[in-house]
Amino acid sequence: MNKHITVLPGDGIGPEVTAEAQKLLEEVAVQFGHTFEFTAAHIGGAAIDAEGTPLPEQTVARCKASDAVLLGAVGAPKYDRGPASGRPEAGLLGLRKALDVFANLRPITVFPPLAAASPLKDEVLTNVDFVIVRELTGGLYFGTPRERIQTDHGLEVVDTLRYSEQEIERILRLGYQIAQQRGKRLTSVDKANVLESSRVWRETAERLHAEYPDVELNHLLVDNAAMQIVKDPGQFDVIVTENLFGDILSDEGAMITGSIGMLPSASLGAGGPGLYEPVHGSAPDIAGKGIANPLASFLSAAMMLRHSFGMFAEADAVEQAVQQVLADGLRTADIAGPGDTPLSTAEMGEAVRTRLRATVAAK
Ligand SMILES: NC(=O)c1ccc[n+]([C@@H]2O[C@H](COP(=O)([O-])OP(=O)(O)OC[C@H]3O[C@@H](n4cnc5c(N)ncnc54)[C@H](O)[C@@H]3O)[C@@H](O)[C@H]2O)c1
Ligand SMILES: CC(C)[C@H](C(=O)O)[C@@H](O)C(=O)O
Ligand SMILES: [Mg+2]
Repeated sequence: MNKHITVLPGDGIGPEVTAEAQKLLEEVAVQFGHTFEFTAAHIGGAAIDAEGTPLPEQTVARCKASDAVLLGAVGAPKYDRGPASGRPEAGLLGLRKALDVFANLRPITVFPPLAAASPLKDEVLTNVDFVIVRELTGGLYFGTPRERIQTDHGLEVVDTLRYSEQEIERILRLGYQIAQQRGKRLTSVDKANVLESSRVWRETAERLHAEYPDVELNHLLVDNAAMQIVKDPGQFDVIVTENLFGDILSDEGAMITGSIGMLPSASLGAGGPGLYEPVHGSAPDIAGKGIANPLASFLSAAMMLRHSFGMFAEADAVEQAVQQVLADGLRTADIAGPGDTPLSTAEMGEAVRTRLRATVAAK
């Protein structure tokens, strides 16, 4: 197959991990007889520096014209001042909206060789395999008005949590459908004891349940959900939740896997190109050192192969290669134990490509 992939390296460790992910995809193409064409474009701080805006029109056009988008990360301390709309993060939010990728899938999978890197005890880690389905293009992130108001008694600030019923319904439907394909358990997370938007969320989940009677539905308040994810993560199959709650719970879920450097994501919409990115950020504290863990980016590439291209064997091969390097004891610094010699980002990339070649040759 011939596929066109737009690569948006972004900032900090973004270019470091996406360079390795692109090499891995190139290896997949060679091993499986595909042609992947890559076009790079600017986003985030890199786009501000090069083109004066965090999301150039040309970047959006390229992404829309491609089969899938691979993103690194955006953000750097030097852009922290000034209005939110001029920050690197605004580029990422704008892209998600422009591509209408309203569903962000964040699978929480524990690789057994990494159990020691998790802060949770082995007995709690048994059977942990769930996916967070995060609403990605609504809620507090996008609601208006959003402003600072100078009043007689000082500054007031406004952010707006706004959802249409249609936005709530489409993400809940997807949550049900994903649950139908997995363990048939859907946990809808909200704050219905306080927020009106959450009450409509809960009512909609209840109403739609009649259409998905084979799925067991339960509701959790988000504060309790945060606790349950640490206390007993094995209880979850599919968690569906609104934008901000999903952002926070997924970083919490990432730590169960051992490191935020292990958590991939797929952002999907109604038929346009999918956006694939590791859940982690630009990690300014380690940027430029060549030590970032590229595995979240590799696993995001696997999600691209599966969800956007329907290349199931190829996706499995990438995931198996990642499992193999971990089983062989190879670690980047973030997942290394006391006796391990950490690999660089490039060394980990090479190791995974080597395992990929071996996996394909063995078939
Ligand atoms: N998708 C994105 O582009 C995205 C996601 C989250 C944060 N950000 C942005 O990134 C910047 C930094 O945010 P932050 O520090 O809160 O979160 P972060 O995810 O960048 O880093 C948090 C911690 O995790 C470590 N870490 C992250 N990814 C790693 C990897 N692949 N390998 C090893 N260690 C890794 C970092 O070194 C740091 O100690 C901010 O500007 C933020 O807005 C962007
Ligand atoms: C960088 C930021 C805008 C982004 C978000 O909050 O969605 C990030 O934290 C994420 O999880 O993808
Ligand atoms: Mg986040």
